[in-house]
Amino acid sequence: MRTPPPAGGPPAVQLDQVVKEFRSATGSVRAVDGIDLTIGSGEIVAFLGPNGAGKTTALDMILGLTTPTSGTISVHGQAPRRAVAAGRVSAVLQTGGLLRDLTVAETVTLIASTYAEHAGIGAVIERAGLTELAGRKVSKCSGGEQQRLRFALALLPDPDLLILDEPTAGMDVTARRDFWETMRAEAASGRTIVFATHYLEEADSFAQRIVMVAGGRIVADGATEEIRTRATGRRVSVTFAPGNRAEALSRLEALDTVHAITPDGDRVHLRALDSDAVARAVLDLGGTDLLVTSGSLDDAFTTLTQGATR
Ligand SMILES: Nc1ncnc2c1ncn2[C@@H]1O[C@H](COP(=O)(O)OP(=O)(O)OP(=O)(O)O)[C@@H](O)[C@H]1O
Repeated sequence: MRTPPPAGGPPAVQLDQVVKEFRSATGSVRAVDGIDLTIGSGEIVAFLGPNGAGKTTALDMILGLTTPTSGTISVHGQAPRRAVAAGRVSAVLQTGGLLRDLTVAETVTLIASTYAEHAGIGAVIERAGLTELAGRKVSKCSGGEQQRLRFALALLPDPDLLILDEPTAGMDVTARRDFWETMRAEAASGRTIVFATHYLEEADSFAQRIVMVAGGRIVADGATEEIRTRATGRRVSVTFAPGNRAEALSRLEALDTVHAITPDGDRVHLRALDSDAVARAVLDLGGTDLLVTSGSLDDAFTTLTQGATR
């Protein structure tokens, strides 16, 4: 079992007022537009956002692949490039970096030789679920298997922080599930994991925290459940007997916290920010079979990213 960084040390990732502008002949693009973010050691954080939101640019800056136009970034208290050089952070990026004629084991051995110290080659291959494919040429590996190989390479320096940019792009459902199983084990050993994804369900089932990005800005940041609730409110469903239904509906309409009422046969569905207040009101009004749920992450995503265009 690896030793996680000591508690009370600097955060795994810290961004202060980070801006990244790309200039081209046709003008300039603010890919990242003033991001403040702190990620603690051992957190599993999803960067979720539509195409062009600025996710890759932000991750590239955390990895020291590009520098901010303004603002500062530190990784475990160090400048990103120093943290990468010290093996404290590594990445699984979307593309590139593999030589097609080498086998899986040869690739891991070659990259291991570039580190002064590295994790065991066999152990890394096993953790990435590649033991049976160790002798296979990279050119014969599927897209998902190549992603696993990139993941094995990322584990070589035994990093405290793993950055994954859409790591399961191109994988089928089974490969994706297997990949996240492996990542769960890595997270359980105390690594911080930050990943970018378009898949809401991936963020939902794997991340403890979602940082929703749109138009280069953070539009929401919190526990998955909290974001869902903040963006969509709670859904309250209740049954009213026909005799008191009309009266109940008009009383509920008068409540400030209720922002939508949809009658549906015997049931009434309400959307509200303060579901406790609504629950008390509907029970006072003789409602039965009360059900309180939060909206879907899909709804939250749409609500939060709408209008946040560059
Ligand atoms: N090197 C570059 N030169 C010019 N513009 C760039 C460059 N890299 C990114 N951009 C622009 O910056 C914005 C953010 O891009 P980025 O790749 O960070 O978004 P993303 O959220 O990762 O998107 P996707 O989900 O499609 O990968 C986009 O408008 C993109 O066109």
